[in-house]
Amino acid sequence: MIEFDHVSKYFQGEAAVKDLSLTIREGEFTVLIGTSGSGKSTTLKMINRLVEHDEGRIRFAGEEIRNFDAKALRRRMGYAIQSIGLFPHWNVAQNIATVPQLLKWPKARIEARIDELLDLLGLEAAQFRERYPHQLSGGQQQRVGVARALAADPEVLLMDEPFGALDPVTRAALQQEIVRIHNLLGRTIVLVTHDIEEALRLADRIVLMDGGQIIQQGTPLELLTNPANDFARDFFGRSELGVRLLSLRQVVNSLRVDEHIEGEPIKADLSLREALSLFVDRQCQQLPVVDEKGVPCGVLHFSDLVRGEHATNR
Ligand SMILES: Nc1ncnc2c1ncn2[C@@H]1O[C@H](COP(=O)(O)OP(=O)(O)OP(=O)(O)O)[C@@H](O)[C@H]1O
Repeated sequence: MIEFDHVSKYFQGEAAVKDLSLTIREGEFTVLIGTSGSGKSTTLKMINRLVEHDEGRIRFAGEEIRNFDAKALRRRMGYAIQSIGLFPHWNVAQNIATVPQLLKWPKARIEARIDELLDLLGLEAAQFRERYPHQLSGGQQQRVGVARALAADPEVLLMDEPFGALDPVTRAALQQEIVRIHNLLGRTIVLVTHDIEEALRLADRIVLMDGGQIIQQGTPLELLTNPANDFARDFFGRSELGVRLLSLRQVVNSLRVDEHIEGEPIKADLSLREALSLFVDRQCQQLPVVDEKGVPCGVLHFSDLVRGEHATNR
């Protein structure tokens, strides 16, 4: 869907991105992560030509992006950034309608789309449509920013630290929301973050960058279990590796299905990391587990969790 072929970008003679080759597949959730100044945002902005590349080729749907009209290209790609960039003198509905209006959608279709998106992002349309950005919390503003990026149903969603500067609870809620949207709409998403947990939670594919280059790319599990070098190993943190791996596995994979115990059950689709917190909270050794319909489906043992962790650390 998007291919970087030996791409470089220079600012005042310094390479911000060096000889970068990367393929982003259709429908994939790709997360760019790395040290500060490693070239993540520059890479993202080259995709919608907010920054023009100096060397190499970038193709979108098989075509070099320079051959597109930059504005037309941007309308095919939603863009959401940390600072939100909502227009302060426009209300929520007007903000969301920006691109559909540029595309000259009929009014009724725009109005319906605004309601649909507010609903998708968990904002009551009647309550929020007419509000101005200063009448919204930071988390609500970020939601409207994401709704605006999705408005014209773009083929690609580009997000630069879209959940930055949010409290952990709102951040987690928005992360869940974007995963839901990704699963629902199957859109290609490229997201830049500093946050390792966020990358592990969201990515189909993680691209680890340093000094304008890709150090390693792969699934979260590949990067955690097979770091390409010391930088990758250090970046994801040796000491917490076991705990991080737990966040990638679900309770359902570690169940003893033939057992049954009484007690307040946990859901089978929780991550093992969330289950670990529950063991600690409840100070217990075993937890009953139910499936998505609430039917008991087995027991999770703390010892299995720890054993699994040791096994993966070897
Ligand atoms: N418009 C610009 N003019 C000059 N230098 C720039 C410009 N944009 C980026 N750079 C430089 O290019 C390098 C890569 O910047 P970029 O913003 O892509 O990094 P990043 O990985 O996104 O960093 P951060 O995580 O801190 O946002 C940095 O050294 C930065 O100072």
